[in-house]
Amino acid sequence: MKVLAVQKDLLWQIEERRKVVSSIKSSAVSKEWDTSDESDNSFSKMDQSAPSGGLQIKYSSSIISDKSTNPAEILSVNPPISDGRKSFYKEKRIEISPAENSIADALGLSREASLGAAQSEIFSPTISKVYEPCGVREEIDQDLDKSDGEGVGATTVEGNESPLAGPNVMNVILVAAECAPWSKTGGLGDVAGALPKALARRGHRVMVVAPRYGDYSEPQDLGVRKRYKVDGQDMEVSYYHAHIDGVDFVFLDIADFRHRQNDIYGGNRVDILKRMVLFCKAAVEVPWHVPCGGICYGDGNLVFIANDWHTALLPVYLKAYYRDNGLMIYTRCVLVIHNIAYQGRGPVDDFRYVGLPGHYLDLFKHYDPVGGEHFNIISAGLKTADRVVTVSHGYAWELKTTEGGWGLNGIINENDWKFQGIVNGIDTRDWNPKLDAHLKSDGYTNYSLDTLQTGKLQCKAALQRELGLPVRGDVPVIGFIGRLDHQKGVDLIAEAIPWIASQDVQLVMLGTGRADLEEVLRGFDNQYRGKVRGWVGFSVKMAHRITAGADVLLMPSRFEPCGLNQLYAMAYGTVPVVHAVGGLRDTVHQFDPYNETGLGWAFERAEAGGLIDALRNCLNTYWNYKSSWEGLQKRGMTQDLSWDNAAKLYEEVLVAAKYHW
Ligand SMILES: Nc1ncnc2c1ncn2[C@@H]1O[C@H](COP(=O)(O)OP(=O)(O)O[C@H]2O[C@H](CO)[C@@H](O)[C@H](O)[C@H]2O)[C@@H](O)[C@H]1O
Repeated sequence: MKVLAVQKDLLWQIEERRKVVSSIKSSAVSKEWDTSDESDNSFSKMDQSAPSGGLQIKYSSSIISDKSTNPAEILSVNPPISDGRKSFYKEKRIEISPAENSIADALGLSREASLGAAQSEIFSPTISKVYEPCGVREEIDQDLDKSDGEGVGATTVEGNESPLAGPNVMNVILVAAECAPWSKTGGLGDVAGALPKALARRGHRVMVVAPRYGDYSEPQDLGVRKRYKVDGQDMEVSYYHAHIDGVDFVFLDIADFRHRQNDIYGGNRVDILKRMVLFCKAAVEVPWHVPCGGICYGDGNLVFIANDWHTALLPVYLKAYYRDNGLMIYTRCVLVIHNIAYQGRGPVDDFRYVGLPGHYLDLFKHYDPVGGEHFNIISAGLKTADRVVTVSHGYAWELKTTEGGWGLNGIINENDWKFQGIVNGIDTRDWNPKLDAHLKSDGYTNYSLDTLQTGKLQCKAALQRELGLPVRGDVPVIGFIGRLDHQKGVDLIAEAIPWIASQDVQLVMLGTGRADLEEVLRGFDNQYRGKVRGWVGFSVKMAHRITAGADVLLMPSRFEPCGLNQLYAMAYGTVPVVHAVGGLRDTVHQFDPYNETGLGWAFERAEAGGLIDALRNCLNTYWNYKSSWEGLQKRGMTQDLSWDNAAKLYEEVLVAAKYHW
């Protein structure tokens, strides 16, 4: 009953939000920030005043003309103000803090009406807690004329009248250290580029926040500047924005991230930790500071999606800086684990870099037999996130075991109530043999199920030519694409290579990573010339071309949270041979020759023998059972692998997080 009542109330709030926005758009409301106290905005001042009680945060802001009719000016929300807020208000002026916005949003009131509520008991008891603010000082030189209005209310406000998400439409901000096509080292980049679009298609207002590593062509400087303190140093952040495929892509431009395109996770442990601290501090405030299409997201009806340890500080900051102080109380954070092997570990002393009071240390302190007592960011993220998702059911199960949990199985089991697996989808526009931009030149061709046999043969010939392999249609081409590390099982291929090379096959491997494994690839290239091609490098174009031109994709991963390459392969009629683990077990169902079912071959143990057996059966089918082979290809290609299914499941998680108190 209580849940129904809350849901009804929220439906009403959404309707009210629509009304508020449209009434604001049609009438100019005068708002002005009092900037008389700008000199008080330095971080040191705030620090000094904090112990006296109250959230001692004062921000300067641009003065907005009374005559303004620009919705960006009117709705641009601002950071929290102090508990002495009354002195900020002047007659006929309306100042709105994010907390007050939340209250307005939640109560379905106009911003003006919310002020009363904000100052009443809803707000006061919590704001009296003291906390060091995250934001330091803001210098807005915002050229509001730059706002082009694109995306304004495209989904939640007044765009699609009947979004797929129905009454559950939300503001969603996915935060990730990489986002394809702008930045990508692996599958996380693909997910950050594609899941948000699928959520937007369901009617949510969706933003992606990622670092700006290079000079990207589409995103424009919004003119917003903020400063955040990390390890005692003031760091400036500026914000670039592009609205693409219904999603607001916001890139944070920060000196330490620039030109790291090819070295996203590079530098020493402390360097990368400090970069991620800054990124998360800034990201959590993006909904207040960054007007997308003229309107900030605000913090009501908002869910963040954080990804992996790099952004696992986001739910921690949301709690420590805001929710524990009665701010952003309607904002939620879902943490997605793409790979638990990377945790953000360090000595306990690393805690000093995250800028939190001592009583939050326990969130980070973790003990496991390998590291002893240490500082662990993902552990803090797991504890503070409202919901935790991982990228397949198989991996969700594995994470709860001693073998698969990498020391965090205890915490995951304790938080089982908020934990679940959702299998990744694929971007069916980027990874579609019919549309693939990388198959339009150099002899490659686009193809579909109808033209599979001729199209794939042509791509295979083009691939063989491009890689200097004998051009032969009858020889099966086996592909491997991936980061070269222990996870991906390159050592198993190395063990099996004498057998592989003894067969009438060609093997094409593309990857970068561990220097010793790069050497292994180069070694294959030299030793099995004309048969094996080991390409050391990161090439999206080559990855697409191998996926199209190969007959078989090999993924002997020792562990694989989901795996995208096997999904791409199946969409291209390329048959996967995988180690049955994590997401590979979920997505590659074993071929059954008696019933002509299944999608590929999955071997049970991460051993060269298992790999060879699976590959032997696969090649036998390729050579001797053409119609079975075509059946495998067809079943792979006709699956619905799109993000749409996964997005619906994510939406359920977001809704569960939203209603959880
Ligand atoms: N040398 C190279 N050149 C060009 N492209 C290359 C490349 N090496 C890898 N890629 C590309 O990077 C992506 C790799 O994605 P995966 O999901 O297979 O692995 P990853 O381990 O990075 O991701 C983690 O996150 C994802 C997303 O959740 C999970 O699927 C996965 O199991 C988990 O380990 C693919 O798009 C692939 O084509």
